[in-house]
Amino acid sequence: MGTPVDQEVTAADLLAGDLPWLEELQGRTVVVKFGGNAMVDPSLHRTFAQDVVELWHAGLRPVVVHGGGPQISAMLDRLDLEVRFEAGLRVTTPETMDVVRMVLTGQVQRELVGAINAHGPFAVGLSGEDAHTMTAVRRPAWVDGQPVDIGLVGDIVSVDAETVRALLEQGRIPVVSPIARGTDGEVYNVNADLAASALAVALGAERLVMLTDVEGLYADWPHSTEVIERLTATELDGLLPDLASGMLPKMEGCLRAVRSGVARAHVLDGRVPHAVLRGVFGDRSPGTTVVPDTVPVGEGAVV
Ligand SMILES: Nc1ncnc2c1ncn2[C@@H]1O[C@H](COP(=O)(O)OP(=O)(O)O)[C@@H](O)[C@H]1O
Ligand SMILES: CC(=O)N[C@@H](CCC(=O)OP(=O)(O)O)C(=O)O
Repeated sequence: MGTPVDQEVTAADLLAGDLPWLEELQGRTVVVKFGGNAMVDPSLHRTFAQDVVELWHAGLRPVVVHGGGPQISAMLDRLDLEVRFEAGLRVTTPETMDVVRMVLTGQVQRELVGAINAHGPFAVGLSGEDAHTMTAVRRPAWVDGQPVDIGLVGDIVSVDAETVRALLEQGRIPVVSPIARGTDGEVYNVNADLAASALAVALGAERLVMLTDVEGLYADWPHSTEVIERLTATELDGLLPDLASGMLPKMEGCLRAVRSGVARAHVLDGRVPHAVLRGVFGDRSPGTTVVPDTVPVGEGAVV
């Protein structure tokens, strides 16, 4: 599917007749993960940035965690370095790590900060390494039941959200790169979906929004593109073992988030202009919504 025709949508349009939502979300934190495959089109950068600023103007506290997998791979290709993934994670040698750091914090993060700041002095970029925001340990990986060495890939073990909170208190929009300091002092490459989920939990966020390059979680991918609209944590847990690489960390991140206090996690098609506003406002988000097993009364509770 190509990128649909751009349509100007504002929070006000999406809020028409929907004011209880706005009240409920006032002052609440929303973590938005902008993924590499959904961010290759520059016009989507612009509408993404507009949406994030609209959320801010509507009284929410948006935090962006960005990916950049395709951009890292393109740079590795240019440098004649190997691009290899195992179990959905990039095999990260020390040389690869230099490129990951350079592309994520030096290029992708800067572009997003610039796009948001076209609207005012909102965005401040930081890396998960900064002020011990994200701490990781080396992540083990298995392929066909055998352990494989994927190098400097981290699993986040703790998040110190104080710096991000301080920025939010100052009225800024933090833009965070998924890189962590290791407990062993190394620097680790972290999957951006899992980084967004860990930060959403640490911030006590109301929502986690994952933008990707498909309409949501397909029930029987690659055979069908029927989107699963809503899942409870337990239902998702049951599906995880059958998910293929790209969706696995995303859905694992959604599961961890809703099991640790985030009220809803959404997986949305980031190729649709203004996907963020469409996902956050209104009573029915497009894409896939994951909810905790017990949902507060009045939210169409399941289980
Ligand atoms: N069940 C599924 N439903 C939808 N997409 C799936 C599924 N399983 C695997 N995928 C793949 O996952 C991809 C999204 O993951 P990924 O490429 O890592 O996205 P991003 O760059 O947005 O993080 C889709 O483009 C699709 O190819
Ligand atoms: C360990 C690992 O795989 N890290 C990812 C980090 C970027 C990322 O997750 O970007 P997307 O969201 O665009 O895929 C990588 O090196 O590609």
